[in-house]
Amino acid sequence: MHIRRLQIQSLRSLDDVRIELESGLNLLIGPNGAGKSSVLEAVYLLSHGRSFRSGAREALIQRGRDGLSIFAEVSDTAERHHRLGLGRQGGRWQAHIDGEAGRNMGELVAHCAAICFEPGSHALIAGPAEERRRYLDWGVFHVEHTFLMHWRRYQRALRQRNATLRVQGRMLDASALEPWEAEMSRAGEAVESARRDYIDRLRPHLDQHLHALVPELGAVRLEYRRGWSEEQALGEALEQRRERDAMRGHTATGPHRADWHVVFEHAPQREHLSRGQEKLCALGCMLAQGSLYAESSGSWPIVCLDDLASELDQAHQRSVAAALASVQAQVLITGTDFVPALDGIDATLFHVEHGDVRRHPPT
Ligand SMILES: Nc1ncnc2c1ncn2[C@@H]1O[C@H](COP(=O)(O)OP(=O)(O)OP(=O)(O)O)[C@@H](O)[C@H]1O
Repeated sequence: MHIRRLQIQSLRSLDDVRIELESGLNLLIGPNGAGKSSVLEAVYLLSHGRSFRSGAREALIQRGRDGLSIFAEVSDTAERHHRLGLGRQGGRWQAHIDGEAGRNMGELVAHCAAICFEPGSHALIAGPAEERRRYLDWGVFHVEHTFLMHWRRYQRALRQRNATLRVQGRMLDASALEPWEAEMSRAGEAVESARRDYIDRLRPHLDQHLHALVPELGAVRLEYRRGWSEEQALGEALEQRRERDAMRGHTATGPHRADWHVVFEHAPQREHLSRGQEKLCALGCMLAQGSLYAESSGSWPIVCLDDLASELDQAHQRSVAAALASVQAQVLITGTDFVPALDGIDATLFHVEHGDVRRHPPT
């Protein structure tokens, strides 16, 4: 999969940016604050429907403007082309596919798959479980699109159960909870089964990519917790926890509490990893997800590596660049300077300065 043309309007410092990207390695070079990460952020917004940076969504919109828009022409391996658009105006997102407005975000992100490694990515290893669930669900969604429907049904029923628990407090009325629990149970078991299948398929890819990046940590094991006891059906677990959940005012068990970790032979606890190793593990997890995506769909997702040179040492930069060059992925790498580790690898260069992006040499 690759983006041939990218247009960005009023995203942070980027205004009226038009870039023709190559299907191989694209290198975006420029000083601090030039707008390099914002280019990757635009790709991420199209592929995830949210930014990889924390903060208010309105902060994405260029100061003084009332909306932003991103447009991309995307091609997949079957040489199918799609024109994708995403805009934000009046506090709402709007998705366009092939000129048709009003499409839902799930449809948009299904057409554009990108993985991104950026300075905040170590949160995948060291941060809250939410980061790891998002990672997992992104992958599951791209191999099984119906996952999103089950997940949304589950979340709707979860919100209703929580609201009922809060209204009822200690005066529990089981009949008001049962329909929501039945729905949570049906949708939640489907979510769990899709996640488990995905985890099983991901394991060999994780072995391969983590071994390549952090061989010193020894054999890796992926531990997955589904969010409720392995011995119980979800409906049973929810029923059993009604009183405790009512005291807390929310549902503390179910697939919305799932989590996973990678555990290494020579670093059995997360605290045994250095910050650099956390980053490498996060990168390994992303590349594993990319290669599983390629196995299922026939092509790699777009790979975005933000500020590669300051995140990884030279040897790791070289091995990542070489690995990606060998799998024919479209790669977007940013840096404040030319990345020496990419020497000898065919790359297209873009200069980024004051929100302006220019190909070098110009075509
Ligand atoms: N809403 C906004 N409106 C206008 N400018 C913004 C807005 N939000 C951020 N900016 C500016 O846009 C630029 C965004 O920079 P970005 O993070 O893309 O730069 P970068 O080239 O990746 O920098 P670095 O190398 O420092 O990471 C910064 O100059 C920032 O001050």
